[in-house]
Amino acid sequence: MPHHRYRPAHERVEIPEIRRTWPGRRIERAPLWVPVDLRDGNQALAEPMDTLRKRRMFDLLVAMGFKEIEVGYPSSSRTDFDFVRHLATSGVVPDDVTPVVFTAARRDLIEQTFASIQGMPRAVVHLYTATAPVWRDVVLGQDRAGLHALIREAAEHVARLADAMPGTAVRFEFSPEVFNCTEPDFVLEVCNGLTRLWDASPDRPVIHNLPATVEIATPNLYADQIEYMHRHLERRDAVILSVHPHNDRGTGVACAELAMLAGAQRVEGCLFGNGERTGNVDLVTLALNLYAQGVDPMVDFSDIDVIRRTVEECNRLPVHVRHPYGGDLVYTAFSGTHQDAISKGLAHHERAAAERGVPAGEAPWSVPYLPIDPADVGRTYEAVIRVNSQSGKGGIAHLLQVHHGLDLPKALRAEFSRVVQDATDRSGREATPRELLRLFREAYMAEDGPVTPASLTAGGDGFHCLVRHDGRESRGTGADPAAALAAALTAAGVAVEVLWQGGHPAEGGAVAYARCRVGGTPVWGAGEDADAATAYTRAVLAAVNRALAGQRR
Ligand SMILES: CC(=O)SCCNC(=O)CCNC(=O)[C@H](O)C(C)(C)COP(=O)(O)OP(=O)(O)OC[C@H]1O[C@@H](n2cnc3c(N)ncnc32)[C@H](O)[C@@H]1OP(=O)(O)O
Ligand SMILES: CC(C)C(=O)C(=O)O
Repeated sequence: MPHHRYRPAHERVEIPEIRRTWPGRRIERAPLWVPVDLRDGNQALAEPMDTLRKRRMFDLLVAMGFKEIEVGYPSSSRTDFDFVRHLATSGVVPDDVTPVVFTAARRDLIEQTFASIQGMPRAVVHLYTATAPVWRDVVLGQDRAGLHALIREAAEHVARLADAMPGTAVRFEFSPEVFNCTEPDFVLEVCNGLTRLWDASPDRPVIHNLPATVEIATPNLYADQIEYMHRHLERRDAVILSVHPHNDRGTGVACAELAMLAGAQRVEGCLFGNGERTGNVDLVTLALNLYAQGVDPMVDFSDIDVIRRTVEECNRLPVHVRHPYGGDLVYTAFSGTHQDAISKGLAHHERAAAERGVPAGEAPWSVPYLPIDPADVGRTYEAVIRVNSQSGKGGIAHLLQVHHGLDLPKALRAEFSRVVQDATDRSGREATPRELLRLFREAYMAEDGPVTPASLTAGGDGFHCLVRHDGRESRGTGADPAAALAAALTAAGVAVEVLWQGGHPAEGGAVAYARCRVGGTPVWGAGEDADAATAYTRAVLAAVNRALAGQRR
């Protein structure tokens, strides 16, 4: 491939020289998250949202607790304009939520933008212009001075229209689009110019939003660029430093996180990373990454599946099953050692919570392979462990226990996992808990066989058992049911030694397991019955029948 056609980032943009401090910092609080699903996300859809879908998305964002929401590009389409009017006139915007409206630096578009927010109590007007050399030269046909003048003129017009709308508390945002590919001194010159022009103050700060419109570099370079701006922006306490990473290199989340370390206070992105090309940075991942570090994300993800379904319906795009925190499979393990660790971890978590005397949902979380407790985002533990040919005894035993109340003895787990392995290898598919139970019953609880059926009665001198073997009836007596059965089998000419037996109560009765030596071969059997004693005899009988059937084969 002709890799020589592409240039490294440091040849495409000047990276500011700084003594960086961001690598030593930690993120200790959530930034202001600003979802741009209704604008940047929407403009990337094959079928942009209609009013109904926009309203659903808006309501979701409000319900999740976002306080600043970019609601559209009102001059781009009738739908966008009408939706902003709908917000302005319907009273659906809560008092603590500020809508953001987006506009290019063109007089007519700016005017239409202001027309859309008439009557809103508050709004942010977000002005943008691309500032990087390639865009200046190829797209806009402007040199630095020309472009600066164009931006300034647009910003003055924005300020004038805001002054003429006293009923609306307008704040200003500026985005030097493709900031990450723009000379640092030029961005600084433009941004500082606007800070002065808009007369930013701590009680009416301006937002400078510095996008990685198209990612071209490793996230550390973006962090350097952000730290440089953080240190050099004028009236720093009157400026909100915002970032807007895209995901062209698959490092949008890393860019945003390093940018926060470097001084970013506000992050624009989309739920589940919708947006142009590879998407905007994913706010779900960012916020829950903080959550997983013990930091309040300031957004509610307690029912992530409802959020995901709403986003899928509004965008008409699916969320990948592996998507961090929200994908269908992200709390699921198929592989044996992972399942074993999770199963042990969950049991340990329950015990630790009980020892502390707190509910499991309040106890510190440290379950292997699960970065957060699925229950915190509304997921159940049911789908955490799923079985296929990659699975092992721990996971299989876990599913039988959780779904069917079967607590298999340790030694039987290993043997049964080979049965399951055989079946899943042959089918190439997953085995559901119901299928596992069927496999277990078929393998260890076979009712049919050379010995049929056993009757068991208790008398003054112990237990009495009757078996039929090859058409002959034989009886035995013993101190316990299994001993009585063994005696009956011996009488029938079948030598049985019960090596181990155990069991537990189960729904509607009891389940018993027996390890028997039959004709020299150790073999497992299991039985279930409303009556525990009968369950034990059934387990022995099943073991015997398995052994005899095997010998006959
Ligand atoms: C990185 C981002 O996400 S930026 C946002 C991108 N979003 C969108 O484009 C979605 C909505 N856009 C639209 O509906 C339309 O593009 C409109 C209404 C804004 C403009 O439509 P049109 O007037 O038909 O222009 P068109 O779409 O072809 O855009 C190109 C023009 O915009 C100019 N332009 C691009 N960015 C800007 C800017 N920030 N300020 C002013 N003009 C700009 C280009 O130079 C070009 O002008 P030219 O025709 O004189 O060469
Ligand atoms: C103009 C900004 C905010 C943007 O959408 C981008 O750069 O991607």
